[in-house]
Amino acid sequence: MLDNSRLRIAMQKSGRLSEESQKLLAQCGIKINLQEQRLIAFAENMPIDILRVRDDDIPGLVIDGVVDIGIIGENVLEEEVLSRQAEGQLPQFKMLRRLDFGGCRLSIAAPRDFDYQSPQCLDNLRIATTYPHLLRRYLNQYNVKFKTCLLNGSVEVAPRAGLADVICDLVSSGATLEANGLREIEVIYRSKACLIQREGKLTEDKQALIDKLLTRIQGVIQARESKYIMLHAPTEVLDQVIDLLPGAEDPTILPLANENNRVALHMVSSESLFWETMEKLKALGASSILVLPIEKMME
Ligand SMILES: Nc1ncnc2c1ncn2[C@@H]1O[C@H](COP(=O)(O)OP(=O)(O)OP(=O)(O)O)[C@@H](O)[C@H]1O
Ligand SMILES: O=P(O)(O)OC[C@H]1O[C@H](OP(=O)(O)OP(=O)(O)O)[C@H](O)[C@@H]1O
Ligand SMILES: [Mg+2]
Repeated sequence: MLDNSRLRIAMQKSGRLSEESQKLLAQCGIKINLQEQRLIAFAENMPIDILRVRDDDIPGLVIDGVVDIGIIGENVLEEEVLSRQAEGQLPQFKMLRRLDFGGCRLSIAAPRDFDYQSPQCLDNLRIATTYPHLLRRYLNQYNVKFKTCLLNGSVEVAPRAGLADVICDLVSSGATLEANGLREIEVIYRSKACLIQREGKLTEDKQALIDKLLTRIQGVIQARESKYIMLHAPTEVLDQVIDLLPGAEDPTILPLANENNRVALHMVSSESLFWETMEKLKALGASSILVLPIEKMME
C-alpha cells in the first residue's frame, strides 16, 4: 500500500528517458533501490516513491493527481493534453522545468522519391503516426485534410507495408528514417524531457521537498553545462588570456609559489574550451591548461 505522505514521482520504466531520469534523481541525492521488475521503488533516504511506468501513462497520472510529479517528453505530454481537450476536458498541471535530455523532433517523413513541395502535397493522404493530435494541429494551419493510421510502434515501416503514404514520427539522429528509405520533409514539434507537477496544493512537506529537488536539479544541469578551467599565464598577457575565455568576467587570479611573472587563473565557464582556444592560449604563453568537469553547483 502506498503511503500518501511520501512524494510520488513517475518516470519511464524502460526506454529512451529511463536511464537519464534515473541518473538525474541519483545525482540529486535520492538513493533508490531499483529492482528491474518492480513497478514501485522506494527511496531509502528521502520520503519518495518512484513509479516506473510506460511513458504514455505519465501525463495522465500527473493530470489525474495519482502521482505528484513526473518526468516526461513534451511530445507525449502535449499529445495527451490535446487528446483530453478534444474530449472536452480541461487538463491541468504545472510545468516545473525543461530538462537537458530526451531531445528529439516530431517530423513528417516521406519515401525518398516522394515529390514534396509544401504541406498541400499531403492533402488526402494517409499518415501513420502515434501523435494524431499534434499532427492535426499542425496540418490544420494549412487546411490540409488527411487520414490517420494509428500505430504505437514501428511507424517507420508503414509506407513500405502499404499501411500509409507518409509517416509522422520522432527523429533524433535520422538513422531510423534513413534505414527505412524515408526523408524528413517537415518538423512539426521540437521536444525535450520535462518535469511536471500535479495541479492543486500539496502538503507543506511535499512542496518543500519538490522545491529542494528543483534547486538540486538546477545545480546538476548547470554543472553538466559548465567546466572548471585552470591555467598558468604570464602576468603581462593576462588581459588577452581573459579575452579568449568564454564568460571570464570574474576569474580568480592566484600567485605562483616560485614565479613572479606568472599567475594561476581559475574560472567556471559555461562552455567547454575548444582545442583552437587552447592553442591560442598556449601561443600567448599560457601553460598547464586544465579543463575539468564539475559535479555539482550551488550559487
Ligand atoms: N531517438 C530519440 N532520441 C532522444 N529522445 C527520444 C528519441 N526517441 C524518443 N525520444 C523521447 O523519449 C520518449 C520515450 O521514447 P521511447 O522510444 O522509449 O518510447 P516508447 O517506446 O513509447 O516507450 P514506452 O514503452 O515507455 O511506452 C519519447 O516520447 C521522446 O520524448
Ligand atoms: O532518428 P533516430 O536517432 O533513429 O531516432 C528515432 C527513433 O527513436 C525512437 O524509437 P526507439 O529507438 O526509442 O524505439 P521504439 O520504436 O521501440 O520506441 C523513435 O520512435 C524513432 O523510431
Ligand atoms: Mg510509449
